[in-house]
Amino acid sequence: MKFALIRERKNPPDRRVVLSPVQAAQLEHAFAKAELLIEPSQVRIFPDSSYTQAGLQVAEDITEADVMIGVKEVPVDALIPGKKYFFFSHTIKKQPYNRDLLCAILDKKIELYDHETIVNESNMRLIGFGRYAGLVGAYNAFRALGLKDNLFKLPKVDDLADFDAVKTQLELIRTELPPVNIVITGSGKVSGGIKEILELLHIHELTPKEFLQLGQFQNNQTVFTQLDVDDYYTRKDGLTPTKTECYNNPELLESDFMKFAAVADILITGHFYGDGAPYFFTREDMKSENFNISLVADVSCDINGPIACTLRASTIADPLYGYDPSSEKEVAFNTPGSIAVMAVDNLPCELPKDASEGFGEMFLEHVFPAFFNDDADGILERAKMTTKDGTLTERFSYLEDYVNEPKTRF
Ligand SMILES: NC(=O)c1ccc[n+]([C@@H]2O[C@H](COP(=O)([O-])OP(=O)(O)OC[C@H]3O[C@@H](n4cnc5c(N)ncnc54)[C@H](O)[C@@H]3O)[C@@H](O)[C@H]2O)c1
Repeated sequence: MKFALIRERKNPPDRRVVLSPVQAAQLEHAFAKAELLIEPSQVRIFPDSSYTQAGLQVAEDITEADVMIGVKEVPVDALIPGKKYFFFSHTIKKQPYNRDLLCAILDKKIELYDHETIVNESNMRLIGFGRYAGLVGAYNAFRALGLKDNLFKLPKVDDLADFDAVKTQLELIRTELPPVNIVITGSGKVSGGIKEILELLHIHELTPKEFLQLGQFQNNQTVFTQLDVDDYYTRKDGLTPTKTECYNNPELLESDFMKFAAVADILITGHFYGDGAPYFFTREDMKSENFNISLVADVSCDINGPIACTLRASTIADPLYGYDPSSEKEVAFNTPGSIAVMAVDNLPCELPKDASEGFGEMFLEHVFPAFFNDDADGILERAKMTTKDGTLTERFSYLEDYVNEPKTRF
């Protein structure tokens, strides 16, 4: 079986890759029948020479490979018909901007395996960059705090070599943190990354109940609490929802977040927001005297949705903006009375080396073995979105109306 690590072609350039040179060499050692080609790249975090030095073949012509492996969407004209492809296609939620891409994949009779669709039997995602989004998002929250209140100046993660350098910077500001109350949301990979940063800063964790009691007295240490779905949602009928209801029955729910917003200074999000679920807080809620949050690092980053001040995604180059609750408009991030917002939607790109290595580990563990054990765990079968006959698989048949909308078809 011949695999190719393809070059990223999207703009802005993405430096991540699915296997580091060391991991690429491991693949060929682990599976005697695996061969790997590396398509050259000027932007990849690991230079072509590092793959050559690891004993791999760097080749401009990769057409002989059966399986093409990348990170971001592949432009339509670079898709080679009849191949298997792995990349993030951003089509499973019927994203309008990638409809033509999925149509082209069907027309070119490509078998698409989206990284997001690689799940175990319980439908839990097995690979992703979430941890790195959490790490960078939480760091960016403290960077914003330092800039907003003139406390300290942290460099951008993008300007640091790797996660070890990030840890060194955090150590420098650890004792300079003011006594702020931090809320984090979610319980998945992103929130795991956020928590790692808070733990590196030795920030004390409280239960949601203990956190709410802070409202009654002056707190003199930096603390955080982690909220899961059943903490920030309640049932309209006053009963406590189960987690399953929170995921599957959004019509039963209403937000219970404002009691936390009254106590928190900083919000760092890592939740998944399900379609039709209540908003955490609205623009009206943000006008309330009880809304105490002055800084939001919205890693979840749903635009004009559950976190009302996230008006747009921001960029690695310019990560911060401000939200003025009275005018409901964007202002400079350090405008007095405004809420500073960090809503970068490609955070893992700021840690390309660590993110690539972490992703590679998961890919080596969960995906490559499936090619050599007849897909014993059903990984490939569940992940496959399109077939070599140009049709959607059963699991993704709900995309039929999306790809058949009248408009361009390749
Ligand atoms: N800003 C960025 O660069 C960036 C990068 C990666 C991920 N993200 C976003 O962060 C969010 C979390 O990602 P993750 O990797 O931690 O996901 P995850 O799958 O690891 O965790 C999601 C959590 O949400 C829960 N959940 C699942 N379905 C839910 C539903 N319908 N309603 C409420 N909760 C539900 C899960 O139990 C889990 O605890 C996602 O919205 C993702 O798009 C942002």
